[in-house]
Amino acid sequence: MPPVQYELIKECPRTKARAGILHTPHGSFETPIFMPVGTQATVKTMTPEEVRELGAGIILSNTYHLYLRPGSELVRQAGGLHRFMNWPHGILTDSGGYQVFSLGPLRKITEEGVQFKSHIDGSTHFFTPEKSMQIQMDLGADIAMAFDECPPYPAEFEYAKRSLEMTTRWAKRCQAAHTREDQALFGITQGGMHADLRRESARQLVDLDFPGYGIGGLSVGEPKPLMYEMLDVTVPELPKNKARYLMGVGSPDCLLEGVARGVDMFDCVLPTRVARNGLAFTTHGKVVIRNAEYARDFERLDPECDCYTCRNYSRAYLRHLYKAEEILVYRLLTIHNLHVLLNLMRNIRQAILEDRFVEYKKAFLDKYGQENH
Ligand SMILES: CO[C@@H]1O[C@H](CNc2nc3cc4c(=O)[nH]c(N)nc4cc3[nH]2)[C@@H](O)[C@H]1O
Repeated sequence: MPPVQYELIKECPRTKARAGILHTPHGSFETPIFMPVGTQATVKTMTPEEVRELGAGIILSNTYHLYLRPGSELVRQAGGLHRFMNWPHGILTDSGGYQVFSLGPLRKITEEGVQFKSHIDGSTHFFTPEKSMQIQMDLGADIAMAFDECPPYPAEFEYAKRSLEMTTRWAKRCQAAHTREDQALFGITQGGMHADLRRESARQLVDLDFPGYGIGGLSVGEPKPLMYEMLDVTVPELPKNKARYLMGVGSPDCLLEGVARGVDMFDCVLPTRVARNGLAFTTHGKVVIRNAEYARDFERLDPECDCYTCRNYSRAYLRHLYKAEEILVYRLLTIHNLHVLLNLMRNIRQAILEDRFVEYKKAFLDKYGQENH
């Protein structure tokens, strides 16, 4: 019995949206699902109980970061990530592929793997598909991601083609090295912004028969319509009975557009990261709480939100905390932003089940306005 299985519950008759259940060793979770990011084994400023209370089922942590600090061997000795961070629900670890390409300066890529310098102390390290698998098996998440190359944006056709072919060879090496029975290994499709390469990458990975598929190489600075176009050509190549995970996405409008194209799983640092920069997602668009216009605004952050923050505090108070650099504001905005995205996914799923997803999406976006970040 594979450790992670996707169960399709309902398909939308007019779009590719679908509702399902992702069964994992640490619980079964309704999809579409938004996964809060906890890069260094914590969803920043939140206790695990608060994250769970907001409705999160699966959270992310990161191979690159935890390998560098505190070390994956230490986490294994602590009993694995679930125990180490006191989170008994779903965990997914990214493979380090993206981080090494985006965070680690002075990297060198070869067929064998990637040499990079730590962003913490500048020490030199070498990641291979096998090493990424060993680290993720030590960390013990329910879902591990294949070690891939995420090409920079934009990437020439030739570069993207060579890159996806190496990513497929690395995916095979990951499968050979991944021996942990209670952990699923998802492949990651690439192909840059080239439709034919996107189809090719998906087909090559489907031939390797993974239990689920990440859609990589997106949300890397490309215009949103281009990201949606790449989803339009990738998703139809992926099996209906497997989960599709759009990596690094996203803001409310991207979540709706991704669901409409058949995506089941999402993760993004935005809700937690922008909270620390004083930005809140609201039903009427973004509120940048530090702006002077909110100094004497005694209304709640979002008139249509019932989260703890919106029930108890005014915009004026949140702005005061932000200007005073009071730590509480980071927590209050994180609670709100996570609630907005987790609540949005619950509403989306209900709309799919009731055959009104198209109407729900239009109504939400009309009120929210199109994002430009
Ligand atoms: C919209 O937020 C901004 O954009 C980033 C998220 N975008 C993103 N694209 C990704 C692609 C990959 C990939 O191809 N492979 C692997 N293994 N992991 C990935 C992780 C990814 N995350 C945030 O860091 C933030 O800066």
